[in-house]
Amino acid sequence: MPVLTNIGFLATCKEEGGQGEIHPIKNAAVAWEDDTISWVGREADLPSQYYNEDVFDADGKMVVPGLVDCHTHLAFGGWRPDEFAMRVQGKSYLDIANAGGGILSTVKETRRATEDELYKKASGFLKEMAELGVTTVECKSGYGLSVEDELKTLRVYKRLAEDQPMHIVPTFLGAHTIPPEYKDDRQAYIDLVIEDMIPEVAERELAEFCDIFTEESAFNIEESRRILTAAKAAGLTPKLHADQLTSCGGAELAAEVGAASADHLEKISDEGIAAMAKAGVVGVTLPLASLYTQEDPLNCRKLVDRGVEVAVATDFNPGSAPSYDLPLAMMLTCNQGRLSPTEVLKGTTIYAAKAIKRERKVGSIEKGKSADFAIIDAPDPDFWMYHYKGAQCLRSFRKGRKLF
Ligand SMILES: N=CN[C@@H](CCC(=O)O)C(=O)O
Ligand SMILES: [Zn+2]
Repeated sequence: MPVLTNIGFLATCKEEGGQGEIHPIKNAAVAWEDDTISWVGREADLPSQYYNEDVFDADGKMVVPGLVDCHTHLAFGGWRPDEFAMRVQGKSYLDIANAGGGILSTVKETRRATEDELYKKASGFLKEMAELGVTTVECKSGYGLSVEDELKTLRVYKRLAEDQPMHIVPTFLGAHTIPPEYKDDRQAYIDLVIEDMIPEVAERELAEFCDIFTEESAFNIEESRRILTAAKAAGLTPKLHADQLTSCGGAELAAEVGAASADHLEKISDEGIAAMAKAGVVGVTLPLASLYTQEDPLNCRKLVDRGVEVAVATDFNPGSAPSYDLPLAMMLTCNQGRLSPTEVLKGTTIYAAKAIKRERKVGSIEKGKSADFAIIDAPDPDFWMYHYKGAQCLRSFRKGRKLF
């Protein structure tokens, strides 16, 4: 039975205790059988049966649960560096979208790409994410926006889940924006999402969640409510891109429909915070997106102090967040979101797992959970996020096997 010993600081990240309580154990060991954790505690208490030849040495470093990136748009065609250059010179994300760029330019490239091309590109990203300590990735569609191209993207995620050494959680995002061929008949596109896409996705079991971009410039509250209600009836759990650019009631809707999470939230209202806290909707902060769109970052402190559990993710996509560096998003959440490093760590482990309904399987180091961990070259979370640098993950395990 494999065992990881000589752990200087083990952040177990059990769920109870609130945002900042990571339940650490010093001088710890973790053992597992097959893909499941079987023992966690102080190394001095390790039962003798675990002293065998299958021993990994953490060299006195910190060990954390395999990180969970609970919001990405992993599979897409092309890139948009030209828009980045325009934004830093003063053009807004919305101006660029209104001029036909933004999401729609990636839709064009994604439709053009074959399933194999998308698969190959996305699997390259996953390899590099693994090197950062990430072991679970939520992946959205949303750059196909036709039945065929949405299914193509979701099939890529299905293949990645089967072939890649990473937990993959697929989300359908057909309501990302209105595609060009429906620009004069948005109602017809909404009907297509509800009557064709959602039933196909649900029947083929290609996604567990249905996300939507709720924004006046994308889908308004009434449209979002209709789509998410239909998705829920088909067995998909709602998620929302909410209150990113304007305060339009997205967080309140997330609470109303029982969403697993509401993400972005830079412009959330006080009523929205209260509604999410009451309904137990996880708030997902995406600091890379605020940074790259030159928007004010979300004040996560306000959410946590009012009882919302906050997760942290990259939002990796070719437009608003072209980086999958989750530790970078963590450091930004400390500096700009005003959370402490331990609060942030909880946000990329057990709370991130909650945002994708995987909290029973991943996100903490506890008996019965998937044996997913990362060895980090730091003595504790404070030092890790304070002395941010590349290559801090020394090794990672997923389902008890070396991932990186
Ligand atoms: N806000 C909507 N969707 C993405 C951006 C997608 C894109 O710009 O391509 C986001 O989460 O930021
Ligand atoms: Zn997103």
